Amino acid sequence: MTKYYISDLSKVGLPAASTDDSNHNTFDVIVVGGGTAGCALAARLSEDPSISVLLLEAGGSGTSLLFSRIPSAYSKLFKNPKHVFQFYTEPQTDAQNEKKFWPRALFRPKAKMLGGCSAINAQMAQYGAPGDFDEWAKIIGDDAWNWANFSGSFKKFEKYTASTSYPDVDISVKGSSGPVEVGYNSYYSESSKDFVESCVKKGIPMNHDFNTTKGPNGVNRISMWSSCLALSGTDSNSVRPFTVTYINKDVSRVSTESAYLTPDVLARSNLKVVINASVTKVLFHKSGDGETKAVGVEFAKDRNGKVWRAKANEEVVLCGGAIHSPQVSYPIKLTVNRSPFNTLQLLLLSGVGASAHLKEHKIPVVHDLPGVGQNLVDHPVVDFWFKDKSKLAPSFMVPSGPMDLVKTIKWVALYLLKNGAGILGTNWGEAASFVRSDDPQLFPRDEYPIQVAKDSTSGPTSPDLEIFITTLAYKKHGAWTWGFPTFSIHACLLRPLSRGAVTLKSDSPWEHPAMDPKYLTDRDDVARLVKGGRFCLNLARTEPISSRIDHTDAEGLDGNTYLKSDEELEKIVRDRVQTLYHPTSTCRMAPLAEGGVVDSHLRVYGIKGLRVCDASIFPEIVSGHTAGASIAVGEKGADILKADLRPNK
Ligand SMILES: Cc1cc2nc3c(=O)[nH]c(=O)nc-3n(C[C@H](O)[C@H](O)[C@H](O)COP(=O)(O)OP(=O)(O)OC[C@H]3O[C@@H](n4cnc5c(N)ncnc54)[C@H](O)[C@@H]3O)c2cc1C
Repeated sequence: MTKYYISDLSKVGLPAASTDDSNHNTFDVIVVGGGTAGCALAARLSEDPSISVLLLEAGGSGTSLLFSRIPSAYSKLFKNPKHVFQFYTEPQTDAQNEKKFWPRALFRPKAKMLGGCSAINAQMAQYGAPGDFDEWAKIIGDDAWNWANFSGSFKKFEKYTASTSYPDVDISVKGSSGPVEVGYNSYYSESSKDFVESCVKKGIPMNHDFNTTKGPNGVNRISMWSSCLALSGTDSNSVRPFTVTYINKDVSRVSTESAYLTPDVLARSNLKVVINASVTKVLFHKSGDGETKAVGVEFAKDRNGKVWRAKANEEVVLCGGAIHSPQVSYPIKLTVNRSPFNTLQLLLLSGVGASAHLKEHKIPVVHDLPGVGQNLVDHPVVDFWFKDKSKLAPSFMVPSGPMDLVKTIKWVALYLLKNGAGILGTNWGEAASFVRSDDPQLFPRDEYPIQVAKDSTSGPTSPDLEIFITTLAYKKHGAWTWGFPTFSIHACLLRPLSRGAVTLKSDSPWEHPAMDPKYLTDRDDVARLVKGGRFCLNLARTEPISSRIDHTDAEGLDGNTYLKSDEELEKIVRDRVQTLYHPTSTCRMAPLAEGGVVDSHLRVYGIKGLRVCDASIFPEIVSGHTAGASIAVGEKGADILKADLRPNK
């Protein structure tokens, strides 16, 4: 695929300082960031041959990387700065004041490649709850974003192929002709099967498809939308995984690069996809009547590379993700020249954001927009580790000696030669359940005495906790494991109330911004995670998974942690809390008066020709995994732009 991409920046840009006014660097729309949403947006927009599109991506191709394609191997990329941005959060004062990494040291999963995080994520295709999107529509005051309407964008990207193995999935509600294949991974571990059976025993009803409109199903004793992705029966021979993943028939990851940037799309004369092109600035033009318009961007290969510029006739769309989109918006140059690309005198380093913050970094203010970078929210997760009595856990995948490497090579060969066969086909997060922490059946007061003050869900049928299993227990985001079989059960807080921010550390686009998610600053977040943690521990003592676990309290594992008090559990929560890699909402789609950055057409308030289209626009974080909604935002963004730019088509 790499052959279709442009890596010579002079092919689409002019030197930043040049006074050349030729048009080879002029496009109708410039998309900044070829990630999860960006690839979808650029591909859909360029379906209209009258719209010329330039897509600038900081990294290279994700599909060319074997570790991205093999479902289980993505974490092997985390250490490579060429493919993954290396971020740290600010110290988290409510999480034992530890420096929490986002991604953490030696382990940095914020993708820098085409496909973005869809190229390195765990592929779990659960999109959130219908109530989330009804809440979005209410916040922004536009029904186009409610579930009834926005669900069309999910269906549009989806390609689900019906299978007799999954007769309970209602295929009439699934997309069947979109570019993004969703299906089932080839590998499903024994521990995940046991997890699902134990969830059912605990009272979580089965849910054969997380992504439908239906609310609590059947005799469901819990009030939630998505209950448990589960098995078709309790007989383990009939167990089937129900975790839908972004996967194709060859058991290869489906990213938005592989799905949308196909050879026929890349052959379009009105689409240019450029790799290794980091946008360093958005360029603005201020007209005589005081209107500020985005008119182009500057970009470079790296910090020391030559700086180029391209012109946008109509729109610049930021798709850099929830960390980079606000960062790119901050340090922008304002051209006050009336013909910006004739003499292009970039007179003022300027910015869009809170004026006080911009002034702190001596960045003159283009537009005072206090919401930029604010409202950072992420899903915090706490892991519980168990020793698996079986010999099945794939500990060799975090090699501790030559024998492990030999095993890995054997499995890679099997995967490559036998159509994705074997354990490398696991996406790690094979099974999950979604629950409400206020469900009295699942969380009876005598077992779960800790008090939660506020309902943070998006509606009565939406969950606030996810309980999921990974086939291997690990620390350091997968870089370390015990030298014997293990697995983890995790409690993830789906609707945190704590809010943080992305702010600048300097005016340099090459310096990472400060990310402060402020984990656990809201007391309810701690209480919910204590409840979720205790649920994980109780689940671990429920058959059949209980029999799989060595319950001695050895080697820092959690076989006996259920004996701990809530106070002790709270300490564990604060010690272990980590990111589930779902930052959102830093350029929120919300009314200006409520800290919004974009309106319902994704237009940045107060600036013409500048939009944002990625997970940063989520008005609130979804109660689930964030890739699906990011792709759907890309789809919807394209529909909106096409209609706004070519209203008569
Ligand atoms: C390890 C991991 C596991 C995850 N697991 C799941 C999961 O199982 N299921 C799920 O639904 N979600 C999962 N997620 C979350 C999900 O993948 C993300 O929320 C989603 O992909 C974000 O999409 P985005 O378009 O907002 O940003 P991204 O996909 O991050 O795209 C941003 C793109 O912009 C580029 N870029 C940034 N700055 C610039 C610049 N200045 N110039 C040019 N290009 C730039 C980046 O290189 C990147 O390609 C996971 C994420 C990670 C990291």
